[in-house]
Amino acid sequence: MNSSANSTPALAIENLHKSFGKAKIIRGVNLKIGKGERHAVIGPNGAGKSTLFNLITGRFPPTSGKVRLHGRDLAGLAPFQINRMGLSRSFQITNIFPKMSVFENVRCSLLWSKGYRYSFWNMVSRSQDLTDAADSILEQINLTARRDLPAGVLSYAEQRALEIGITIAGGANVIMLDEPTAGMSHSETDYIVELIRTVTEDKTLVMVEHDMGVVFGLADYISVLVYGEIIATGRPEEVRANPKVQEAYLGAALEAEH
Ligand SMILES: Nc1ncnc2c1ncn2[C@@H]1O[C@H](COP(=O)(O)OP(=O)(O)OP(=O)(O)O)[C@@H](O)[C@H]1O
Repeated sequence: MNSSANSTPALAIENLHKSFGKAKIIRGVNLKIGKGERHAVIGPNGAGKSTLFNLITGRFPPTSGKVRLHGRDLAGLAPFQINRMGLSRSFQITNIFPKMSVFENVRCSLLWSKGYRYSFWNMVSRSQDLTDAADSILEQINLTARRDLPAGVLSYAEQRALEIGITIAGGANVIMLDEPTAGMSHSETDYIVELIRTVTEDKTLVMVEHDMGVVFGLADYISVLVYGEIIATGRPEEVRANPKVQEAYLGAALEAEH
């Protein structure tokens, strides 16, 4: 889906800057991501990809510039408020509760996304709706057979799948995944890519990813971030053919794949 086809993009980033002390890390990023689009942000190590994620999700305030979610300015909102507006993210590091069961991990994130407090836990633990919703997520991420195991005993790929389940559990329509296939074998990567494709159907996906096979297989659009600036945005084939991108990043990144 072309972002320009939508009047209000899912995400709009306007002249965004972020400095840490004197270091200018994000240097004037402009980006529109249309509803239903799968958009990958690629670029060399240290380019500012995670920082950009942290600015979008409200973890860091920008030095200047704006982020809009479905047209609404996110300035001053806390990450949990942005989350409740329909934006959910995963982290580079697996972010699950290893001693809780797989099912409870998902149910807990459902509770959180609905704004219940932990003191409500016992009261709502019997809620059939919540149980059904958690079971439906487990089905989507193929972990029904692992439902009652402690999450810590799952394989690495299963833990990343669970984390994706936790990310989508609240029903967010903008999903942000930070390196979802990092550290995976080829077959685990294929498995997670298919899972991401399924669970983000009809949602907007923004992902940071180093594996070019994943990026070119999954993304409708790609933006290349180099030294805090987006040097190209476009369809995968346009980005691949762009000489500036080849020079700055992609030539080396594609070579590294072989
Ligand atoms: N909280 C912070 N304080 C100071 N500097 C930071 C902070 N967060 C990130 N940086 C710096 O910003 C630069 C960009 O880091 P960032 O993690 O955003 O890059 P990246 O593109 O995600 O890299 P990678 O692909 O290796 O994950 C780095 O030089 C990093 O040291």
